[in-house]
Amino acid sequence: MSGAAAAARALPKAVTFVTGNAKKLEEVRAILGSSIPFQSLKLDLPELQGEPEDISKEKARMAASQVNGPVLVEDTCLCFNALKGLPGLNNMLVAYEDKSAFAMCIFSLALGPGEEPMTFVGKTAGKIVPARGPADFGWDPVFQPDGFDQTYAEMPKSVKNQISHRGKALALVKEHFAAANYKVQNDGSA
Ligand SMILES: O=P(O)(O)OP(=O)(O)OP(=O)(O)OC[C@H]1O[C@@H](n2cnc3c(O)ncnc32)[C@H](O)[C@@H]1O
Ligand SMILES: [Mg+2]
Repeated sequence: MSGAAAAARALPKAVTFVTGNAKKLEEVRAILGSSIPFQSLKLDLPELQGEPEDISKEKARMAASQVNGPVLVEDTCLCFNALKGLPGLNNMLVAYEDKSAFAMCIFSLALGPGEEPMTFVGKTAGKIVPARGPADFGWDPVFQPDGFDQTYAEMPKSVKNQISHRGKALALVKEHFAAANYKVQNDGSA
């Protein structure tokens, strides 16, 4: 850590978190609390192909020009080690002895149109198990993080958020915001 405080960078408005997934939004709200003021918006962005970080950055670029302001976008995948980290369908794994997997979350932050996005990655290792727990969020019932007896779906939300791919990625986002010292200039919309 350097001793010099970063000069405050002015943001024209509060960050827009772009998602159409209500469960994601719920977790992001719980994890960020009041640390980063944001609003959420669902945008129809094209499905992109390529490396996860490139996809995420491109999504942030497109969102920043549509919103005309700072945006945060997120992509999540459940990646199977038996398939060399590729995201895939759970039942494909039946054929493999190696049920290990990792949950990965990539956030990209673009401060505005034409700005190079920054990415923040969080990963949590675990394994794929027969479904246990409430089935209200994606693959939570079939993912059991290493070091826990419960699946994501079975554990209290507060525990999931503390150890999850999303929690880890957002910890980095928070660190960045604290270090960058952004100042929202005209926060009329949030
Ligand atoms: O609008 P966006 O943010 O893109 O939302 P999405 O629902 O398309 O989300 P993703 O493409 O990032 O996620 C792919 C799938 O993974 C699921 N998913 C994402 N995060 C999850 C988590 O923490 N636990 C379980 N399932 C999750 C989600 O429900 C999707 O079906
Ligand atoms: Mg998506």
